[in-house]
Amino acid sequence: MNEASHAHALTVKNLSVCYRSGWRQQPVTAVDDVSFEIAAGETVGLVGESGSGKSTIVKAVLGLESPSAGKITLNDRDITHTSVRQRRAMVGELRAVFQDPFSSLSPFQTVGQTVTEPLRRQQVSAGRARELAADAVTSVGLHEDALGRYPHQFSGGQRQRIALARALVSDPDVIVMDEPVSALDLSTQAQVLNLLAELRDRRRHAILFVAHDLGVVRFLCQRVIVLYRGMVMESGTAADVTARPKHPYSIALTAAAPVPRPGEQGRRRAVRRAVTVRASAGTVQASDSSEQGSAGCPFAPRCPDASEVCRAQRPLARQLEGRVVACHHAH
Ligand SMILES: Nc1ncnc2c1ncn2[C@@H]1O[C@H](COP(=O)(O)OP(=O)(O)OP(=O)(O)O)[C@@H](O)[C@H]1O
Repeated sequence: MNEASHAHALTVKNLSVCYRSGWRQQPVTAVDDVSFEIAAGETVGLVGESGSGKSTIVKAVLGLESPSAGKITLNDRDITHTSVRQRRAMVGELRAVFQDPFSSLSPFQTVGQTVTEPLRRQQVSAGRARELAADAVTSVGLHEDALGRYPHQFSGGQRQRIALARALVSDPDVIVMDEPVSALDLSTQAQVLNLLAELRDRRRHAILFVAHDLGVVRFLCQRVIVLYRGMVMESGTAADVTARPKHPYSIALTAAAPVPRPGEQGRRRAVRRAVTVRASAGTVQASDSSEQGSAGCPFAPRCPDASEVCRAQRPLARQLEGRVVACHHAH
């Protein structure tokens, strides 16, 4: 980790990313004017349903997609237009863990080779790299013997731990985690989430954590950003946004999370029904360009509270009880 102390390890400012598919003349705005920052030691969740732009933000941070507008800063350094290759070389500053633990590890390399690979780029000596790799695999709950084995000898959960060890070994300032538990079965998810919570408390990484599931975000993240169609609907502390959401979209997302209490479950079911009825009348595909650039709130076609002003004017983000909400009617 860098010696210098930075106010924010990662800053994303007014980021927009457009895709232009071959056959499609109209560009698709996948991310629209998104801003956030993450300080050392902070875990920030990026949540939203499929197509809301989470992966595109991750790709922009990792240099896999070029922003059409905005600025990305890593430890006060502007990396907006730094190439993927250059970003991959920043092993002490920026690392990533992806969803699929099966395709993210080379089947031809031992775990030791995989985990020490970032250190080789830092020209760390072989002896020191072995020590650091042993520390990294034990810190994710694996035995040191794992270093001499191959990925196919491990389960999905163990492979995700190996991927995590590879991200941790160079002690990066920022780790981007794109749905790191989504591909795992429920009990393995719980184990890996507990491990992530332990690492969060023990180390000082700034973590951008992408998830579909608000429950996962509530468990792990200090702050959360709720995205819909590439725009921030609501952001604030994970406790506030998940327990007392203000934006109708966050309310619908929260309503989709299962709860043990039957009364509460009934109330949430009613919220979900209200949103679903409107969804069938409106356009729900984030990629549909017919809605792109429309003046109103992107959630208006599905929103139970939508009125004329919602269809006519895009709501500005405003402060509301300690969080930021982009909704005309939230109170
Ligand atoms: N390569 C691409 N070309 C064109 N459009 C794309 C491309 N990749 C993503 N999109 C569109 O951009 C929007 C955002 O997609 P993105 O994958 O970032 O969402 P997401 O929230 O990560 O979804 P998921 O949870 O399913 O991964 C979607 O409308 C998607 O269809």
